[in-house]
Amino acid sequence: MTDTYDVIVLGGGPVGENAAQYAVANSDRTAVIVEHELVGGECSYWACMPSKALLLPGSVLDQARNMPGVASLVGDRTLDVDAVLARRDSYTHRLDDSSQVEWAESAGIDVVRGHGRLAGEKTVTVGDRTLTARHAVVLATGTTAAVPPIPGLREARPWTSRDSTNLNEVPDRVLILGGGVVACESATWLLALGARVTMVVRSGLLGTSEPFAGTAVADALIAAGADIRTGATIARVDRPDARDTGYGHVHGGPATVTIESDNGTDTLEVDEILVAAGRRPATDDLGLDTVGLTPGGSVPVDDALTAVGDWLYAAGDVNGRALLTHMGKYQARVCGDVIAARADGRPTDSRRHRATADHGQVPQVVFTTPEVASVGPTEGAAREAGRDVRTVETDIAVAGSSLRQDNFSGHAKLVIDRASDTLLGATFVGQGVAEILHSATVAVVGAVPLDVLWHAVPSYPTTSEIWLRLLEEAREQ
Ligand SMILES: Cc1cc2nc3c(=O)[nH]c(=O)nc-3n(C[C@H](O)[C@H](O)[C@H](O)COP(=O)(O)OP(=O)(O)OC[C@H]3O[C@@H](n4cnc5c(N)ncnc54)[C@H](O)[C@@H]3O)c2cc1C
Ligand SMILES: NC(=O)c1ccc[n+]([C@@H]2O[C@H](COP(=O)([O-])OP(=O)(O)OC[C@H]3O[C@@H](n4cnc5c(N)ncnc54)[C@H](O)[C@@H]3O)[C@@H](O)[C@H]2O)c1
Repeated sequence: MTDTYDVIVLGGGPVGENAAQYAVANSDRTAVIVEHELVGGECSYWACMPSKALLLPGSVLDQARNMPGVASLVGDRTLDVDAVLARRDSYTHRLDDSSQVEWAESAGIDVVRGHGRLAGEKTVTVGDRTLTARHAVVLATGTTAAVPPIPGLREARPWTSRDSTNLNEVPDRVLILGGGVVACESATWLLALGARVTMVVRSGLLGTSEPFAGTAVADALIAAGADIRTGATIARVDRPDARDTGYGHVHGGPATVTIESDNGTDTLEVDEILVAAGRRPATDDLGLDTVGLTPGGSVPVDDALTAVGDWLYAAGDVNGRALLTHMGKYQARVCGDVIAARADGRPTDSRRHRATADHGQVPQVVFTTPEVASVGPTEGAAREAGRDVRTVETDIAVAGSSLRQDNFSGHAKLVIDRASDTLLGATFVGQGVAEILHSATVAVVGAVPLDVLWHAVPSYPTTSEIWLRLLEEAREQ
C-alpha cells in the first residue's frame, strides 16, 4: 500500500467522494479518501436520505386525505410506523457503507479508515501512518450538530439530528429547540409518526426564508398538533436519569425543561429533547494550526475552493458557504476540476473553475408539508445587500396545482432586479413545489430577462403555471 497519492481527501461524505472523483477522472492520478466513520457521510446515513425517507410517507398521507376517492379509504388512519422505519433503514443501508466503498474502489480511489489530520504542507497523518500528497489535500470533513451551552442540556444527553433521523422508537413528548430546517422537518415527521411536539423557537420558523414561508409551515405544524413557543429559549434542563441508549432511542427518563419566553417562565416535562440549533464545522482536531489556519471555525476559501497556496482546498459544509449537499457537491466538482487542471498545468480561469453559484444563487428545498422551495436572496436579503428590487407575489391554486389535491394552498414570490429586469430570487410554498424550483434556478443563474421568460410557456395543467401568474403580475406593475 502506497503512502503517496496525487490527491488526499479528508472526509468521505458526498463532497469528499465527488472531489476525489473529479480530481482523478480520465487521468492516471491517484487519490485516497480518509474517513473516520462511514463513507457516504452525514448525508447518506444521518441527514438527507433518512430524513427524506421519513418525510415522504406523511406527505403522501396528507395528499391522500385531500383526494376524494382516496380519502375515504385512508379515513383517520395513521402511518404504519414500523414500515416507515424499515423503508428508512433500506435507504441508509442499515449504516453499512460497503456499497460506497465499492464505488470508490471502482472509481480508482483508495479508502483509508481512521481520523485524518493535517501535519504540515501536503502531509496528513492517520493514526501512525503518514500520507503525502503530490498535488492536493481536500478538506471535506463537514459539520456536527451544535449544542448550545444551556445549563443541564448537554448532561441531559439530548437528541440531535442523528437521533431524529435514525429514530428507533417514537418518544411520546418531544421538545425541539430551534426553528430552522432541521427543526421544521423533524417536527413534521415526528408529528406524523405520532409524537406530541413542542417547539422552542427564538423568533419565527425558517428565519432566513421569506416570512410567508415560515408562517405557512408554522400553521401546518400547529394544525398537525405542534405547540410552537416563539420568542422563547430554554433556560435550563433537569434530567436525573439521562443515559446513553444509542442513536434514536430515548436517552433515559423524562426531562424537566425551563422555558423562558415573552410570556414569562414555564416548565415542561418531556420524554426527549431534540436540539436543532445549527451546525459546527468539524475542524477542531484537523491539524489546521500546522498550516497556519485556526481550528474550530469554517475553513475560508476563494471561489476555486482554495484555502492555502495551490494545494489545500476545502469544500462542502466545512467551508461554511452553503450547508447543502447539492451545493457541496457542486463545489467538489469545481474543486476537482481545479486540482486536475493545476496538476496538468492547464489554465484555471474559466467559469467551470469558479463556484460562482455560492454567491446568492443557492437553491434549497425544505421538505415540510407544505414544501418550501427557494433560490437566491429573499427580498429582505436583496435589499440589505443594496439591490434595487421589485417583487411580485401571489397565492397559487392554478389549474395544475389544484388538481394535485383538494384545498391546495400555496404562495409564490419573485424578487426582480429593477435595472436588468432579471430574476434574483424566487420562493414557492405548497405541495409539490420542490419539482418546479429548478426552473427558477435556471432563470436566476441564466439572468434571463422577464420579457424572455414570458416566452417560456408552462404546460397546462401543471404547477408550473404559477410562472404565468407571476409574470402577469410583473407585467402589470
Ligand atoms: C437532518 C439533516 C437533513 C439534511 N437534509 C438535507 C437535504 O435534504 N438536502 C441537502 O441538500 N442538504 C441536507 N442537509 C445538509 C447535508 O447533510 C450536508 O450539507 C452534507 O452532508 C454536507 O456534505 P459534506 O460531505 O460536506 O459533509 P458530511 O456529509 O458531514 O461528511 C463529512 C465526512 O467527513 C468525515 N470526517 C470528519 N472529520 C474527519 C477526519 N478528521 N478524518 C476522517 N474523516 C472525517 C465524517 O465522518 C463524514 O463522513 C441535511 C442536514 C441535516 C443535519
Ligand atoms: N432540506 C434541506 O435542505 C435541509 C434539511 C436539514 C438541514 N439542512 C441544512 O443543515 C443545516 C443545519 O440545519 P439547522 O436547522 O440545524 O440549522 P439552522 O441554522 O437552519 O437553524 C438553527 C435554528 O436554531 C436556533 N438556535 C440556535 N441557537 C439557539 C439557542 N441557543 N437557543 C434557541 N435557538 C437557537 C436558530 O435561531 C435557528 O432557528 C442548515 O444550513 C440547513 O440548510 C438542509
